[in-house]
Amino acid sequence: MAAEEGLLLNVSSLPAPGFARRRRASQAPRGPGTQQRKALKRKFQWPEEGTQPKQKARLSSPQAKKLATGPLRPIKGLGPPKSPPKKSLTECKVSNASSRTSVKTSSLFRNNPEIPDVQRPSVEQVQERVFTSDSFDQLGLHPHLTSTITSVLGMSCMTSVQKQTIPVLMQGKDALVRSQTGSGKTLAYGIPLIQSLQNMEPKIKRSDGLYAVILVPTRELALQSFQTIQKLLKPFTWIVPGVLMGGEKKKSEKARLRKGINILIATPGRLVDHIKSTQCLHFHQVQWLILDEADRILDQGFEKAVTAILNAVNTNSEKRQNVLLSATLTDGVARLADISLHDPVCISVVEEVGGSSSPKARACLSQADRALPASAERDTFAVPEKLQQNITVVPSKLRLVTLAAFILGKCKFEKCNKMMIFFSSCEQVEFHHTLFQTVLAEGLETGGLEPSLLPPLPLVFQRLHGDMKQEERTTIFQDFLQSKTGVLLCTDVAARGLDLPEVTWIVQYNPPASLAEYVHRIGRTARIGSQGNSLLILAPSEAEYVNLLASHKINVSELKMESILSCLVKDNRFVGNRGGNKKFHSTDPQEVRRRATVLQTQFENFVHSNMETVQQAKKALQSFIRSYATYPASLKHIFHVRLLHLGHVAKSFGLRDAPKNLSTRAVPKKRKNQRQKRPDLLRKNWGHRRLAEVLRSEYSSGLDSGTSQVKRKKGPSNLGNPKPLR
Ligand SMILES: Nc1ncnc2c1ncn2[C@@H]1O[C@H](COP(=O)(O)OP(=O)(O)OP(=O)(O)O)[C@@H](O)[C@H]1O
Repeated sequence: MAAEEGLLLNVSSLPAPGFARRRRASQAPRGPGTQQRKALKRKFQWPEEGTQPKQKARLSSPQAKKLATGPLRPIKGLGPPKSPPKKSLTECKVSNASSRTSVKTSSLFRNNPEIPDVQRPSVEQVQERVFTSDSFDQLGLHPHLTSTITSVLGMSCMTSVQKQTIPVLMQGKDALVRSQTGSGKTLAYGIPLIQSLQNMEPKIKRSDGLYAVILVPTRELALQSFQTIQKLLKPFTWIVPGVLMGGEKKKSEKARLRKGINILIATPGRLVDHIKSTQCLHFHQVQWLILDEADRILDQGFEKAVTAILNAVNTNSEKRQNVLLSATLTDGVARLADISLHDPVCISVVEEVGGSSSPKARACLSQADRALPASAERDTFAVPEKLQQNITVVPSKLRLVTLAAFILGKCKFEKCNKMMIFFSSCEQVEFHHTLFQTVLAEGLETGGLEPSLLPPLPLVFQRLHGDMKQEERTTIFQDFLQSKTGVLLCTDVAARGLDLPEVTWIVQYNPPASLAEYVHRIGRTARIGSQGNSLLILAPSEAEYVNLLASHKINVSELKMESILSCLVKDNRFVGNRGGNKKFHSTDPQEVRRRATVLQTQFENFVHSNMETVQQAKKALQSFIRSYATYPASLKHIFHVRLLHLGHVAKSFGLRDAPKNLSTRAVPKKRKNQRQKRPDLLRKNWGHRRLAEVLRSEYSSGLDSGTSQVKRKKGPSNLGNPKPLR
């Protein structure tokens, strides 16, 4: 309950910014995060602070000059300390040459909490071998299927998970499959599925209806899996695949179902919609039920939909193979395995490493918990060997400029980087997209670099989240899929299963709510044995997260904020009034600070240039705080809304002060009643935790969970507890 109380805290009861400086150590409050609060008391010291004379910085680009003319009055709110702080030596007066208006920006580098020394316990990371030396020839597949795999898909050797899973599924068994991200799980179920369906006598007809149902948690993943199945089916034209993923008119989906689909890839909510309203949809032929990203399907609030689907399928189909797959098998999957798998084989590729246990898939002892790897094994996650994971610790005020500098450093001043940045809400994605697109992407300058060192394409920002129209989502997804560079700002809607080639960097601007999500997010890079990098941005009060990662055998290196910021010295747009021709060393800390301040000023000027952008920033800030309030209780000692310095956080949204009336509630009042009904599969341990997941990922608005819209029909219903299998 203590955690809940924290969520209901009204902003007015929060100490004003600067409280940490004024309070004596002996008065430190008890409760969550006392250590972190202590950390807030210590000032962040930049090397040589105070040695630089006061300077005026003039915005150089016409864009920036235009932005500097925005309203100058700060939004009054909680932010400012009672007595104005002493002028910092790093304060900048940014002048607009035409209007002679000057905007004073508060110091970015003063009054920050100290960045703690991050202790990174070295742990031996769990690793899985990606490839085997075995070819697909030896599986005894239809020759056309083998040649499709080699010639259409261009693959020769099986991956470990394919080598273990395909024979098991070809024997007709159920399976629970865990292997690291990007290890080829789609083909691990896709190949045996097609092998079995093409072999059926009499030959499958389109009009027979469904033979296989594949459930996935997001629309983009549905599309991607559909495309893979389509490729495998090239020689077997009589088998028809189809996808139902929402966002499309139900009428046209119904028409496609009426014409006949043999392999259906669907998101659970949309499928339930059709179970309830599409007469021609029946399951009596269904021989395969595959749940990809099985743990996510539950987490995401689809449990009721999955129950309904299981009931519909169980009632009608007599004999069926069932497969659950994920890179992370969490506790929730135990119950799902219990009700959906029959005498399954457990496949966990991680067992191959070290040779301590048998590389073969093992028979699961029976159902539920016993169908899963042992608890200790579940608590550790395998991440791709060539994935270099980093963290950086950045005070709240400096987050925005640090993220911007990181993007510029990698995507403007280095060649061929493709980056995904994860945020915890749609509003934040929208806000940062507008901001970066305006301030960072426009008016690209060479930064004094040789043309050969410049990226081949201009810096392009795209966005993907659940509040977007499906058409736009699909276009962006396809664009980003095909592009060689670019920056995709997204929510967790893009965290699972998506196979986006050549992504070189994953940035987590907001830390995820669970380690499973951390693993899936970073798993969008370093796929199928390739190289990749990730960066997790933490506040000083969140540095303990590194220990949490270590306790789950996840190893990270630290990148220093100073070194990330130093690339700003290469960018002449942030030179201020010093003139663009002078060469600076990236190691000059004063110059780096000055440039960071100019960049922050440009952000603030853009945000304050009109009411619409101010509102967008406020909305984004509010959604950030709301999602922050929904971290699970087990992480509240690291992520507690009371540890946030709202004035500083507001600055990271380009706001000059924290707005009034910010709510630190996890749920807006209106929505509170909507979460009364408890899901069927996970009655225990659900409530607040699930809500937290849903809020943080903003799936609720974008994905067709369908569960909240499903109205029970009177009379016999399929939505009750699942019936026993077979
Ligand atoms: N045997 C193989 N040889 C070469 N490439 C392969 C092989 N099998 C799969 N791939 C490729 O590896 C990539 C990752 O595959 P896939 O998306 O199925 O991984 P996954 O394990 O499902 O990942 P995630 O856990 O993130 O969903 C795809 O581009 C796929 O085409």
